[in-house]
Amino acid sequence: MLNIGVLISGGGTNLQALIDQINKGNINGKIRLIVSNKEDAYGLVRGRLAGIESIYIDPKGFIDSKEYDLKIMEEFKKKDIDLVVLAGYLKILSKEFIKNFENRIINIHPSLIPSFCGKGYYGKKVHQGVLDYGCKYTGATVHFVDEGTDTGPIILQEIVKVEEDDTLDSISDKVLAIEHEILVKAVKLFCEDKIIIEGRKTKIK
Ligand SMILES: Nc1nc2c(c(=O)[nH]1)N[C@@H](CN(C=O)c1ccc(C(=O)N[C@@H](CCC(=O)O)C(=O)O)cc1)CN2
Ligand SMILES: NCC(=O)N[C@@H]1O[C@H](COP(=O)([O-])[O-])[C@@H](O)[C@H]1O
Repeated sequence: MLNIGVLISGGGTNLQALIDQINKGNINGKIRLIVSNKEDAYGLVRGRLAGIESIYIDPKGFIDSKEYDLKIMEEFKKKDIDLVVLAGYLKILSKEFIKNFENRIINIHPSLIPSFCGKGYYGKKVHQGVLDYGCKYTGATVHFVDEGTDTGPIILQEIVKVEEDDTLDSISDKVLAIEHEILVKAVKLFCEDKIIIEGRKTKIK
């Protein structure tokens, strides 16, 4: 059983999807620690309600992102974390963190990468870009995390039709629903060692 560490910044519905599937016995992993960079992240409440150690680490207490990430790495080392899941985490991870958890960091992004991703594209900003562009489809992507932003090997993607009467909120809701599905599926596959990385591509055993 793998030890999972989860990083969050907000409401934590993706975290909740993971908690629920783990509690149902559908994932061969256990969330050992949840860390948020935002004190008011409701995901911390979700973790505590699930009996999972959930902590806020204030970025203002550190001189830069590298030092902040070293603190998170220290906490994850104490829990012998095997897999890091970014579930709505809005800080860009340092190269030190990436090197320490190479090919063991999974992120969920609310678009079909490589569209509407990278610095500045997070949360509803992504869906606003989709609406403004007039896209007929959007979706979500689960990928491994590397030193770039949203540039790591893609694990899973799922599409969502954009209807003419869709709004920012309706698109966000539709995409979030499939985010929960593909994030859970990707973590399950990783815990079963079924993801093969070949350069910047992946294959599922
Ligand atoms: N090294 C990496 N770190 C992170 C990645 C990644 O792919 N490589 N993914 C992000 C998650 N993410 C998209 O999936 C993402 C998060 C945040 C941003 C962004 O532009 N953030 C703003 C600050 C937002 C805030 O603090 O409110 C910024 O950095 O200026 C883009 C993409 C997680 N980390
Ligand atoms: N680029 C990163 C990004 O935009 N992440 C997005 O933040 C939301 C977090 O929701 P949640 O806190 O309810 O899981 C999710 O839509 C996730 O894809």
